[in-house]
Amino acid sequence: MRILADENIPLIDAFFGGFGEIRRLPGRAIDRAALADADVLLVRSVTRVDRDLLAGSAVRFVGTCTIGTDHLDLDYFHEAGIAWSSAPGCNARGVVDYVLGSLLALAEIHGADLSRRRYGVVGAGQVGGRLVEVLRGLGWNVRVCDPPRQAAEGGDFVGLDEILAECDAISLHTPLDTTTLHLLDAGRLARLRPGAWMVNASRGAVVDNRALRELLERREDVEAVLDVWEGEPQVDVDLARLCRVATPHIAGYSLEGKLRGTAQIYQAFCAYLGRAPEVRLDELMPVAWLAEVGLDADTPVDWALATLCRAVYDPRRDDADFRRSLRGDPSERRVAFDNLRKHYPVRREIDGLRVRLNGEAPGLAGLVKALGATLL
Ligand SMILES: NC(=O)c1ccc[n+]([C@@H]2O[C@H](COP(=O)([O-])OP(=O)(O)OC[C@H]3O[C@@H](n4cnc5c(N)ncnc54)[C@H](O)[C@@H]3O)[C@@H](O)[C@H]2O)c1
Ligand SMILES: O=C(O)[C@H](O)[C@H](O)COP(=O)(O)O
Repeated sequence: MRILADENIPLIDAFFGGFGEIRRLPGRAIDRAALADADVLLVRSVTRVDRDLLAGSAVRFVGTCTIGTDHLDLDYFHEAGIAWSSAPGCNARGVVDYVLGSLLALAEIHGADLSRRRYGVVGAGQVGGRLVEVLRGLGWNVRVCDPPRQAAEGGDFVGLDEILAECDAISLHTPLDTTTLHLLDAGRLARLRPGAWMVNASRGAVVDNRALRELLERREDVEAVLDVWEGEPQVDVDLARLCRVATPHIAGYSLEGKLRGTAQIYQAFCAYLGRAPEVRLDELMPVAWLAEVGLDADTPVDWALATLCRAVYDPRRDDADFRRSLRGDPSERRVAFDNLRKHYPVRREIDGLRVRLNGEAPGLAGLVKALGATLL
């Protein structure tokens, strides 16, 4: 069996080495010629996989080690009888950690009390659903907009109009499809509340980037956090400079998230072949260097939140690296965008922390639980 894989898929040999020969290429260099003798294609989000790429090839299975599937032409796969799998939820926790870190950064700049803001989560699937759970676990006021879930389940959802009218911090977590393209367009962006914060770590084109730039040029009160961009790896530099946190599509780049992505595709491929999986992720996952933290019982809860989150991950470092990369010419910037992602440092997930409280502190115990960490 011949496997063509994006070179940025970690643990590819451990999981797929037993199936045959693996050839690696940069995701953006995977083309028809490269696929000429491949039976299996394993990609990340930067490879558009459609009829143009696959027609006439021998590829019968496509795996994307990502949550998003907007780079796959699933109608074509169906028509051509090509099996496929994505990795639902693999890096959802990493995105939650990114949103928490960004909120902490904004709170520090504005002297804001995060527990008093009203949050709007748009799209409550793998990522948004986990985010809602964490924010509500912290006791914060959260409204959720998810029309497909609302239609299927009923329940406690609100419309996007209500989110725009009532929330001070809005986080977008929808897939990118024809219904969510420019979900936040100029008209909706103009309805953001005074002093609103908007986070987009879904897909760039869920927000009209040009309209957002124009809004940020007009309204100094609005804060934007962008991890994803229309036209990646080309980024609107002026927009990036107007954002309070700007990063090169790394929100979900926790080590656990990346390795889970590979493992989930391996499991899906085994199922496709009708074989029992033999390689186990838990045997390959490195131990975190920072696994245990102690907190004094009199630590204020907001201080403890920032300490625990930032001990593990702080998006301001990614923001600083990205901002430095914006100084080059357009082609240097495109390369830098991909390089920051390719050489991303090891980052672990906050819920992997084990926290020891030095004394009785029910508020801190609740915080640890809300973060999904383990209380020792
Ligand atoms: N930045 C990153 O590193 C990163 C990492 C992981 C995922 N993502 C992206 O985050 C997004 C969410 O991922 P997910 O795993 O939670 O997806 P998901 O499919 O599990 O959940 C998406 C949710 O959005 C809802 N939805 C669909 N249309 C909507 C609309 N118009 N308004 C409100 N809700 C709507 C769906 O019903 C679903 O519940 C995707 O775009 C994914 O590609 C980005
Ligand atoms: O969809 C996803 O899982 C994320 O956006 C993921 O982080 C994308 O990373 P990439 O595949 O581009 O490396």
